[in-house]
Amino acid sequence: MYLTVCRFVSATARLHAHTKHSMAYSAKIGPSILSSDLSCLGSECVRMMECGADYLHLDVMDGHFVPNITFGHPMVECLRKSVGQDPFFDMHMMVSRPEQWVKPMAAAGASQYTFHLEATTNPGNLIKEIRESRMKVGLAIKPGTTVEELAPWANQIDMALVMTVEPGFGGQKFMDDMMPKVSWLRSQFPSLDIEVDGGVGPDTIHKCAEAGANMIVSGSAVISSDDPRSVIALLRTAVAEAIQKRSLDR
Ligand SMILES: O=C(CO)[C@@H](O)[C@H](O)COP(=O)(O)O
Ligand SMILES: [Fe+2]
Repeated sequence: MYLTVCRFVSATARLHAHTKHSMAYSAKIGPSILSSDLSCLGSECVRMMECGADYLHLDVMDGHFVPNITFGHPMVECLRKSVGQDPFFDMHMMVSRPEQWVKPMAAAGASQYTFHLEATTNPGNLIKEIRESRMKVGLAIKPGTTVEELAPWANQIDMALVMTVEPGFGGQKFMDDMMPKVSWLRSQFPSLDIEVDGGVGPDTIHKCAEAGANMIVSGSAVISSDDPRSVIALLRTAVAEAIQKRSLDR
């Protein structure tokens, strides 16, 4: 009997270790505050964290890489002071010279620096600079960029962001045809954090979850809801269920 129990415990431990190793990622929901009342960004960030957000997705636009302007590192510094040290800031850098803002963003309190592959000629060096500044590394691709272009960097980054709209504005229509990129990345890099951004909400989350995305940016669907807590919970449940299903299918 003792031996049987021991065998069961060690088999369970092996299964757990295997699952943990091969599926290291988890479901995380990061509201994009672009669609909120920009005059109250601090309280909007606090509100999102209180509603169960896992992290905050902060959209930086320079009016050059994308046809819109938002804010830069001085605002991030103020937000960090207002929300405290805990919330994870995923900086979505929609800017033309991403190298320029690595150090200022790190000093302002950014947690992850997500730059666009299209915006740099030397991704390897930029990844190194971000790491030296003690931030995590995110690498984003616009709808027109293939995953094959991102793939050579995938083992050096913490997160791949597959844009599901043309970057620049919140409230756009989700592009279903980006899902094969997510599925391919999930099949090639089973433990990579994969984020989707643009038009993601209760109507589109299942496609993202089934394709293999685990970090979900949602702007207007969360911010403009009367019940953001429920929307965040729904998005997380959809992703968690898909992760569990994938682990059982293996
Ligand atoms: O980066 C962007 C847009 O460029 C996004 O982060 C959007 O701000 C997300 O908003 P919704 O599409 O979810 O409304
Ligand atoms: Fe974004």
